[in-house]
Amino acid sequence: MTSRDERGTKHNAQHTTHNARSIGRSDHQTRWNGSYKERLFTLVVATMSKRTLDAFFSRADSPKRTRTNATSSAILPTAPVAGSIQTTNHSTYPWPVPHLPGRVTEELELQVTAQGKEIKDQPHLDLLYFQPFIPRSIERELFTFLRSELFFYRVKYTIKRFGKETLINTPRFTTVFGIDETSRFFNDGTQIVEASDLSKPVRKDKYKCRPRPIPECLDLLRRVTEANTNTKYNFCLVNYYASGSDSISFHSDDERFLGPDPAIASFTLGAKRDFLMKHKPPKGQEPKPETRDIKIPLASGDMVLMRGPTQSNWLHSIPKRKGGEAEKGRINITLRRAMIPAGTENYYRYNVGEGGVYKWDDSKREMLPWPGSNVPS
Ligand SMILES: O=C(O)CCC(=O)C(=O)O
Ligand SMILES: [Fe+2]
Repeated sequence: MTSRDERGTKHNAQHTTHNARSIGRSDHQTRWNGSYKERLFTLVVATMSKRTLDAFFSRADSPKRTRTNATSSAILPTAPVAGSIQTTNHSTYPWPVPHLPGRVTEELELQVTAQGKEIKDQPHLDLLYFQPFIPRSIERELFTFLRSELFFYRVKYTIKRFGKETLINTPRFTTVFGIDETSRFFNDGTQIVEASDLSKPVRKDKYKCRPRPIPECLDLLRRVTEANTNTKYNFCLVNYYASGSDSISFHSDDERFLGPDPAIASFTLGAKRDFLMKHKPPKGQEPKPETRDIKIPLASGDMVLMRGPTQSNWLHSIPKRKGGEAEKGRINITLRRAMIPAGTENYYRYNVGEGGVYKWDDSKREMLPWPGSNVPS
């Protein structure tokens, strides 16, 4: 499917292989040998950037820093400037995005041996549920940080439904970072080059959209998740459900540009919301397998890894809810791996779009249009 907010979802997508390597399946319970300390050390090293590695081994209480407009590399964070907070910046960003607070970074970097619970008790279902993945000691701070520091969009687009142009108002805030497997950000993110030849900048017309590098604060989560799930991710999509009226309708992330049997890691921060799953209706003459609908009340810090045949056979949604906890706002982060440029175009079209930017206003406690950006009234 192309969008996750059209009422009718497409259930019969045929998968093809785009000369892609198949997405690695995690064998979570069995892949570690050696002592706990050894594997922790190996994982910590595998997960950390050089800067954080240096910081890890020479950690000292640093003086409280004040925000500056320091611009650091979009790809390789530079050494901290005394008295400043490091940020990731890029020409596509409305403002620089700070790196995570030290305490949050430290806790996340240690979160490399999280154990998930397998849920495979129904046909075509393969979930790994981490309850939580993001430690309880930092989930609140991470939620508050991301809500305050990221830029969000409220995307509108039209689709043809029953031959008629219909306007879709995405019922949540969204933002996205990343680029598909055929390209890489290079030179502090200032250039996009061919993955097959890093000395070759991509043709000007390779992308209609303007891909954005993943800011360091989300890239750390990506690296830690890669180490835990034995899977590569190149995209980070973020949803913000401001209240119980925000939602995502039943869909599956089964687009061809993700390749067959994609693994998608999906994080919850903030308000608890129900995550619903149901088996897709059978195609043609196929018998409907006996399945039960699923309801998982996802709490702050939880992560669900959906993998294997799950996307081609099951739909998932976050339904609207009246009042209660949902009013506190929920962030969802999904990590995925797009194989071809069509994935990049799709993700920017439906998660950034053409409209204006929104930023969290801490005194008004809501997302407000960012002055100067063209948010339609
Ligand atoms: O918010 C969630 O938990 C689900 C989000 C989702 O399914 C998506 O972005 O594709
Ligand atoms: Fe989804």
